[in-house]
Amino acid sequence: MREVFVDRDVLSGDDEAELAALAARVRELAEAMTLTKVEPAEAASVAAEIAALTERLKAARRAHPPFGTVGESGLDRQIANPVTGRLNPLAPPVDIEVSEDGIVRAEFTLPAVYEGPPTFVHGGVSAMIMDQALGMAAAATGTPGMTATLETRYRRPTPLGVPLTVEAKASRVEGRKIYADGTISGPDGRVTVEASAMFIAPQSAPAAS
Ligand SMILES: CCCCCCCCCCCC(=O)SCCNC(=O)CCNC(=O)[C@H](O)C(C)(C)COP(=O)(O)OP(=O)(O)OC[C@H]1O[C@@H](n2cnc3c(N)ncnc32)[C@H](O)[C@@H]1OP(=O)(O)O
Repeated sequence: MREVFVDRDVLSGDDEAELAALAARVRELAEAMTLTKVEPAEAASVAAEIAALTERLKAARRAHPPFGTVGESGLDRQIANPVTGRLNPLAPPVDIEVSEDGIVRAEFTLPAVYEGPPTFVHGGVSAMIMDQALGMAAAATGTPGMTATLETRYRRPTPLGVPLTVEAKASRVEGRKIYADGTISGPDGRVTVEASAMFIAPQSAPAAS
């Protein structure tokens, strides 16, 4: 476990900002690609240009995704995380805040690349966002852990393209086990997804930096 958290480049604020801007453009590219109606020849031409751009990025390659500098919460270092990572084009990203009382909350909107049933969010995407929010709620107790169980209850479809809210809070800590519950709700406040998870703190705690 420990080695997961070491030997990472830690980016300066300026480097992180430039790469976050690049990731935002790639995110826009993915959305445009998913919805494009261009002719096959144009698609092939664009694919060749993108392949060339990919080679430019691969010219300087890290062994692992980098971390950001530690913020006030101490939980926002994984800037390439697939849920919250501004440097990860696959992340929406969801900008999660942790309050002093341990409540984790974010407002976010999911575009068409996350579609499962037509016009609705894929259930696996909802589970991924819940896993992250619940994990951060667990970590806010002071004992971060690995997800051991994650139960999702899909109460109604989660709509794409409208503001959603995720909330989570740890309910109890029993030794190495941390339990947390949370929800995703739509703009009308109605809960679409409920989730409960149990995290297990590793035998040797993750390094702090
Ligand atoms: C720093 C910034 C962070 C910032 C916060 C970041 C939030 C990130 C959120 C995302 C987190 C993830 O997705 S993590 C990725 C997904 N999860 C994983 O890949 C986990 C894979 N599994 C494992 O690595 C392992 O199985 C662990 C660590 C979960 C547990 O292994 P272990 O540590 O050896 O556990 P072990 O001693 O055998 O058991 C301890 C107790 O837990 C129970 N137990 C063990 N596993 C399970 C299980 N899956 N389900 C139920 N119960 C279990 C045992 O029965 C025992 O109960 P008793 O006899 O004591 O009663």
